[in-house]
Amino acid sequence: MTPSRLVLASDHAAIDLRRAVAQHVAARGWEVVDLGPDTPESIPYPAQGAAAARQVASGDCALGIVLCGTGQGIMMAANKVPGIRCGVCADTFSAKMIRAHNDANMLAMGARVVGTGLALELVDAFLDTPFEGGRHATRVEMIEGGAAS
Ligand SMILES: O=C[C@H](O)[C@H](O)[C@H](O)COP(=O)(O)O
Repeated sequence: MTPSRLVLASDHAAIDLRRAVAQHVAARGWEVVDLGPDTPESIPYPAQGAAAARQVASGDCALGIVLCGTGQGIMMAANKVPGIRCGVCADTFSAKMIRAHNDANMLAMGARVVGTGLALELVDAFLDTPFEGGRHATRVEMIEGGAAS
């Protein structure tokens, strides 16, 4: 995807990884909107995930990356915001496929699951993979229209 604005957020468990991702994404030409935190006090991942998701859902940011201990909780929070398709990944195949087939607009990762090197590979896979459209577009429309429920 052509670099534009990308929002980042984490809880206390993923501050160092978020900083590494911020540096990496900025070096790729993205304007990073970093919602923190900057201090190590405990901060709830639901608020952080929702805040990042709102930036994407509003169109202020094209994509988002959210991080917590496992990536799971902040992914769940992000997906509660209408229009958000966030997948948690710990392997590069999934990081590509959530873009190619699911048109994911947010990536979640767990700082207690993946090391920094793998995380940055996941970020690259996510940013470098276009949505394939076609039959996948129909399925994404079903998610957005509530047909999945
Ligand atoms: O899904 C939730 C995340 O993994 C959180 O980062 C985790 O629950 C935080 O745990 P703790 O408060 O023990 O650091």
